[in-house]
Order: sequence, then C-alpha cells, then structure tokens
Amino acid sequence: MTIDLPSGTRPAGVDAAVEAARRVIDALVRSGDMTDADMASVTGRLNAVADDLEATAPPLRDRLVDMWRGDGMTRHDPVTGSENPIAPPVAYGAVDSSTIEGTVTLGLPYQGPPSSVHGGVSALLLDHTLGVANGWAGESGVTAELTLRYHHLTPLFEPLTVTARQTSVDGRKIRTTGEIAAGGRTCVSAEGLFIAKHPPRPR
Ligand SMILES: CC(C)(COP(=O)(O)OP(=O)(O)OC[C@H]1O[C@@H](n2cnc3c(N)ncnc32)[C@H](O)[C@@H]1OP(=O)(O)O)[C@@H](O)C(=O)NCCC(=O)NCCS
Ligand SMILES: CCCCCCCCCC(=O)O
Repeated sequence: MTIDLPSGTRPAGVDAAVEAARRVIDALVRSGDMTDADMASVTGRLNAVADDLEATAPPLRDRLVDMWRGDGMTRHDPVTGSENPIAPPVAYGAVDSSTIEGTVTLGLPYQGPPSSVHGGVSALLLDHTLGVANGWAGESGVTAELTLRYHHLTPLFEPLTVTARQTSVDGRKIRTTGEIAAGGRTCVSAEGLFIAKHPPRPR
C-alpha cells in the first residue's frame, strides 16, 4: 500500500501552538544567558502553559489511538510532525514513484559542530526520510541497518534538501538510499536496510 505524504501544517489548533513552541525553543537557545529577558518570569509563564496542557490532556492510551488513526502518515513524528515541536518540520514532495524529496532549514536547536547540523540530527532526518520513501514506494518496514557517510559539514541556517529513494525489495528486505545536500553539494549520504514488519497501530 502506498502512503500519502504528510500534508503540512494547519494554520490553527495544535499546529499553531506547536509552531509557537518551536519559536520558544529557538529563542531560548538563541538567548542563552546573553539576554535582558526576565528568565524567572519566562520560566513561570512557560510552566503555567505546561500546567494547563497537562491538566487537560487526554489519557495516554486515548491519545495513542488518536495518533495512529487511519492507515496513512502520522502528524506526530519527530521529523515532519506538525503536532510535534521537536520536528523541524521537514515537508516532502514526490519526485517519482520511489523517490521523495524534502526541504528544511535548521537553526540553533539542531547544532552540532559550530554553525553545523548535529550528526545525530542528520541521522534522524535520513532514517525517517528513507522510511517515508519506502511507504511512498509501497513496501515499508522498520530500520534494521542505517549506514551514514558524513562527507562535509551540513550547514545550519540555509536550505537543505533531503532525498530518499527505494532501490530494491527482496522478500522482507527493503533497501533504500538517501542524502542531505546543501547548495547542490552532498553533505551526508545514507544506505538503509529495512525489514518488512508492521507493529500494530493502537486501536
Ligand atoms: C529488524 C528486525 C525486524 C528483524 O527481526 P525479524 O523480523 O525477526 O527478522 P529476521 O531476524 O527473521 O530477519 C529477516 C531477514 O533480515 C535479515 N536481517 C535482520 N536484521 C538485520 C540486520 N540488522 N542486518 C542485516 N540483515 C538483517 C536477516 O538476516 C534475515 O535475512 P534472511 O531472510 O536472508 O535470513 C528486528 O530485529 C527489529 O524489530 N529490530 C528493531 C527495529 C527498530 O527498532 N528500528 C528503528 C525504528 S523503525
Ligand atoms: C508506512 C509508513 C512509513 C513511515 C515511515 C516512518 C519511518 C520511521 C523510522 C524510524 O522509526 O526509525
């Protein structure tokens, strides 16, 4: 079964709140202690928001069922998820029947080396994008092996292209490749082995 690609961020509801949370995370990392902001006040206001959300959140099991409603892509994952503040988020488009491509610009929360993307963040983006390419191509599974090569530092603050392509399906073994590029230069390349396995969605 071929999945639909994630359909993007909605302008209201939780998506808008998540977008605001991303701004908060970015602004906190940007500020550090080099700010005139009253951090005691900031802390109090953020805790008040968290108190409100925690007091009104649904039971975990109900939310898990809700997260996995339907058969298609989710809105909560940590890469594309418009309901997840730790997702940058990446937005994908189809290139062909087995290839997808996404664009994203990463800021300070994703820093590893100076002004460069953390290697683990690159791994996250590639693991997920290879997985979604498999769903798009019609045969998906869980990651069994992910081999990465870091060719060049991946820059923060400029558009990155994340590409993935399913290259073969052999029984349960699915092979997929991908890369992160900046300005047309490959920064990280990936080869993945996925095994067709489909943990049940909570219902
Ligand atoms: C990957 C996983 C599904 C394989 O377990 P399994 O379903 O029991 O599959 P099997 O052990 O029967 O292996 C199936 C085939 O894949 C191969 N395989 C499995 N894991 C492999 C790996 N890491 N590297 C290379 N080959 C592997 C096996 O050798 C076997 O090949 P064969 O059919 O030629 O003998 C299982 O180890 C797993 O669930 N791992 C966790 C996955 C995960 O959390 N990924 C991140 C989130 S998506
Ligand atoms: C059919 C749906 C495909 C979704 C792909 C999600 C990739 C998850 C990768 C991972 O958890 O390591």
